[in-house]
Amino acid sequence: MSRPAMILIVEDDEILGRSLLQRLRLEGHDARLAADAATALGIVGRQRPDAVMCDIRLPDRDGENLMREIFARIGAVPTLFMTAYGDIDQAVRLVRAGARDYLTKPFDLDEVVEALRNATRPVANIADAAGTLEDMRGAQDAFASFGLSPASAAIRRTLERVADVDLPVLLLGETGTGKEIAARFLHAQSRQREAPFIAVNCAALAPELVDSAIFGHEKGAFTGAVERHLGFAEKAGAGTLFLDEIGELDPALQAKLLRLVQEREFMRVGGSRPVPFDARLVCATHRDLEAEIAAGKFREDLWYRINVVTVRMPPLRERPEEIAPLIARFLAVAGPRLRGEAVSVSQEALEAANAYDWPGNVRELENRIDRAAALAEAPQLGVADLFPDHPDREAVMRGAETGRNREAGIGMTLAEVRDAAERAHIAATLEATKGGVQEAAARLGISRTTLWEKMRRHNLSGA
Ligand SMILES: Nc1ncnc2c1ncn2[C@@H]1O[C@H](COP(=O)(O)OP(=O)(O)OP(=O)(O)O)[C@@H](O)[C@H]1O
Repeated sequence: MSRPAMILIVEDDEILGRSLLQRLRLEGHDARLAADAATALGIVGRQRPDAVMCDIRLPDRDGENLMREIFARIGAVPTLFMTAYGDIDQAVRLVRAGARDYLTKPFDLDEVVEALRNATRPVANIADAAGTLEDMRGAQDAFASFGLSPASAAIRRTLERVADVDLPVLLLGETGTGKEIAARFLHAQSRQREAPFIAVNCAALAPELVDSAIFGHEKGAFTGAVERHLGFAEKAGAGTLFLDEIGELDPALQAKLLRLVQEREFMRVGGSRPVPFDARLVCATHRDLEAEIAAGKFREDLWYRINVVTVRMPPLRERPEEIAPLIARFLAVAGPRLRGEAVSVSQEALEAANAYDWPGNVRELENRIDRAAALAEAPQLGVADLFPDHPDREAVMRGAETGRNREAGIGMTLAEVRDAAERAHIAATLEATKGGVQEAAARLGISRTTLWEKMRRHNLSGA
């Protein structure tokens, strides 16, 4: 089982020490504070820290001296210095002596968290620290490829920051972009990681069963309810309840969910007493909920309640840097599992994959790799193995381009192509509705506010 990283803070400034302690604990670390070198050495004698954050000037000795003493006792530990003086010579000497990095006071706590993350990243010459940190990362493994592009690195940081904040999280994004992976990551980062993670796909449940599945029922609540049944909301305990495809819930269930979020309690079907809800709620949808609200299909008050921390998972085509590492990751599993040997992709297949549109996102990529690994004649996958539905690389490229915009001029950036297509489509719709914004918004499947914004941006006018 993974354990939180133990971070030893050695700082004699009480206010700074306490705020660091609080922040690092919020980040899920097991942080300890020592106000002087003697206390720090006492702590190190009882438990090996995974990283040390140390002030340079301490009441009983200097930080460099303390670091050497710690290294002599327990071996090298990633160490970050905090210096009030910004003395670059001293900092360089510390780094030469084995410190991982230094921060100049005053610093932002976000900067500390980031520096600590870098400092604790395993490197070859500190195998011990790497070992314990690898344990810590075990839970994040499924998410390992998240963070390879700037877009998903930013998402990862947001999820890490809000992991222990007691607010609902809403994950938006096309199908297969990794919303469930993100929800699991959030759970694995939180202090409740040992509590259950319960994922419910609202679209996959028969409508008449959703209520009882999520909220449970009492014995005799309906024909066939022979005993009390606990729903997912109760099974989640103090962990995470992940409701996928939230846009599919009918109005009565939306009302029940509103109560769950607002009052932190709910009723079992046929129950007369409210049951407390202790879990963290994470919702996901591929729908444009604002358009659903405009169309009267989704409650606006529920939207405000769940739309507190909102994370949009970008489609795979917006983070092409991740395609090659994801392929490598899926191949490493699929090769041995599906054909008992290592499998690779040809350069041409990789280029085709990079050019392709991936409408089904990461799930489609994973499926294509699995199918190709299982069926290909040779262990090196070619374009035809990955894209049997597209006879050659040019066809994949053409397919990708058609999917984006047939009219697109070569040489335009993707953003320009999308923008031009969006403008043309909105203009055509407005023409069809004779400038009627409300009707155009309904036809376009977006809210009126969103349409107004887009019209302003594209310099279009309504009736
Ligand atoms: N960054 C990633 N690294 C590895 N695998 C990923 C990543 N993102 C997604 N996947 C894989 O892609 C598939 C789809 O991911 P996931 O179920 O999280 O997407 P989703 O957005 O919740 O999809 P849906 O909206 O259809 O429920 C899963 O098999 C998941 O393991």
